Amino acid sequence: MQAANTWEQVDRYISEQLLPDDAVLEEVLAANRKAGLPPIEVTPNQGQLLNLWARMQRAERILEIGTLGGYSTIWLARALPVGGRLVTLELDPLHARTAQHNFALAELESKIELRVGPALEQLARMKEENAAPFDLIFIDADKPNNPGYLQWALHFSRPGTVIIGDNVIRDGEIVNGHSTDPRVQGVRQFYRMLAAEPRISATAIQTVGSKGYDGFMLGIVNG
Ligand SMILES: C[S@@+](CC[C@H](N)C(=O)[O-])C[C@H]1O[C@@H](n2cnc3c(N)ncnc32)[C@H](O)[C@@H]1O
Ligand SMILES: [Mg+2]
Repeated sequence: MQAANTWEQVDRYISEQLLPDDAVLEEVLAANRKAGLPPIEVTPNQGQLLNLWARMQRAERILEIGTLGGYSTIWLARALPVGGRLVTLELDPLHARTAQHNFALAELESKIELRVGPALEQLARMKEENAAPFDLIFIDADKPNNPGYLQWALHFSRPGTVIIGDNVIRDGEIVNGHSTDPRVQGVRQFYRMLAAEPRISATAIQTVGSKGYDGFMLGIVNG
């Protein structure tokens, strides 16, 4: 296996080659570090991948579960057309405050609705409010709750909705059925549910990079 610093260098190379310099996103990351948020955002090239997926999907309504400082949110919201909307859910008030500041910085406040509180409660509230289905749903919060988030993602889907799950490889621990890590167990249950769910066609891709060895789940709700 190549050393992790090769992964980092290659990530930097990809970003330098393919991603335009972006003072706003750099400022967002700096604001996250200044506020003391953990450095667990998607990488820049993964952020661009989320943006490309949203554009391929022509998404007009996006749901994100797990905002942190809004770094992935901004990549996704930038893919929205005029009148498009993104709802993002975050438990931690400090993360939420930082994200709201970052949305202003990115001039995206009018497109983003940030809801603060446990995501499962917010999702239940959104059901009561009769929230419309989403075109793309990005699940990236507390992994033990992934099974619940998948059920809600299905509730807020229509045929053709794209569902993406982050961090589904976890340094390869995902193959360890005896893991005592509730995040690993949550993601393993997520796989089992996907396997048993005829309404979704899904796959997962392993990734290496500056944030280590991990991966994405990508699925589509069948028509
Ligand atoms: C991995 S971070 C999100 C990273 C972000 N999507 C990005 O790539 O920039 C996970 C976030 O989920 C939040 N979180 C944890 N448990 C939660 C819950 N029960 N409801 C909502 N958010 C939660 C954490 O506070 C954290 O900010
Ligand atoms: Mg993640």
